[in-house]
Amino acid sequence: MKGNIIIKNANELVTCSGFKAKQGKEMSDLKIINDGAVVIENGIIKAVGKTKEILKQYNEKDYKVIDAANKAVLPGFVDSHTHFVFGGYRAEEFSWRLRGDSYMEIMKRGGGIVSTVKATREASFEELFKSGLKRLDSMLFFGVTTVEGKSGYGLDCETELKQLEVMDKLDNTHPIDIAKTFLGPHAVPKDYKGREDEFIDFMIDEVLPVVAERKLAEFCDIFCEKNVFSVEQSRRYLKKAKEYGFKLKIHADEIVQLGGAELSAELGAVSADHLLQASDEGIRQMAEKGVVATLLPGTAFSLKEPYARARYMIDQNLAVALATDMNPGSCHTESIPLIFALATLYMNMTIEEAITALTINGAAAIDRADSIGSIDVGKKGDIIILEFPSYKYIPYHIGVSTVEKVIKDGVLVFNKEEGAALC
Ligand SMILES: O=C(O)CC1=NCN=C1
Ligand SMILES: [Zn+2]
Repeated sequence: MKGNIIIKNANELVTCSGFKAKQGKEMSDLKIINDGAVVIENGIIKAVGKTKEILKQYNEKDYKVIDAANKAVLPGFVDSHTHFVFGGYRAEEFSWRLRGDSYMEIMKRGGGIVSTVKATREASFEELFKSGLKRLDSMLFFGVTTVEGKSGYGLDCETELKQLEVMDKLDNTHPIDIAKTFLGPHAVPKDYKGREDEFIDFMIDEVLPVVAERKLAEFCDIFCEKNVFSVEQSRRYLKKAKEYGFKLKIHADEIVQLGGAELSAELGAVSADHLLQASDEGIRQMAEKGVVATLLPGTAFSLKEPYARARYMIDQNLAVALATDMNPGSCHTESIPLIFALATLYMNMTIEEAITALTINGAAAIDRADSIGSIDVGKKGDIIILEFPSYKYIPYHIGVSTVEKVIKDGVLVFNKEEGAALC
């Protein structure tokens, strides 16, 4: 559904104006219009400017009008890295980690991703769809209007396709738009232990062609990590994915500095993600090639690992995005406020940089900076209105959502004042 809306009298209209990733210093410029107004027609932004000017050209009678006096208005948030479609949970594992077991130790003894694989293979399409809907509603509450979702809990053909098909149906059902990523090589299944190269062969020969032919994903991704997939295996897989026309992402240098960041630059990936251990050289090469660094502080927080060097990356002129990494194991949260709090308090990002990282740079991390991630004429009417007069309240009101209203494609789809999602 596409709507016609005028949002007027915004105390701060935080446009984040731009049509590509913002690197380095550019990340601080939010291009704010005080007493701003936006006109959305048929779901697309038609005009942006001072309320007085806008209302001279557009007649309020022709639109639904939202008065944003004393409120901040921003682009909808883009959560560009999640694994939100999955069966089962790993709460038990979380308690093991609290007593000192590491994420990798648990993975080695058959827990971790592989335990979610079992539950996801057993889950029906309907079960995955229903739990996915609920998680999307929760994301909407936090002001997310576009989310990236990955497969990766099948490690076979049937279940990987099932996850992608569930996301396809969710994309056509829920207001939130979904960018789909095929993450077949997310872990090594038990029956391929010690035969990782053959598993990569299986993914390349048996699964990739089907995902490509059915157009079930825009991106391909791989968990390039010690005891998972090496840089060489990742290179072989991602090169083949590129030949099939997929855009590339890579889980890189999360636990160990393997060189995933360098590989992302070598292959021209859209984004490299995690990067807790990324090398200076890898960061330099990413900045040179314009690869977006998608940082996931919720995962570092949940695993009690050191945070990625966001401050250094931005000072090295990298484009940084932030995302939740919502998944059942290493980071079971869709909380955008938590990500803001961690990014500003523990990663030395400014509030302005964090806003950019969850709007236009999040959009760039899924190659959609031309259509979402900022309040610019011609972009989708995906807008959030805060309960407070300034964007500065987002990290300040720690861990609590400050989002009052969400407009998706020009339609009011969530209104905290009315207590429930309207979708
Ligand atoms: O643990 C999980 O389910 C998700 C994950 N993939 C790579 N790191 C974490
Ligand atoms: Zn991930």
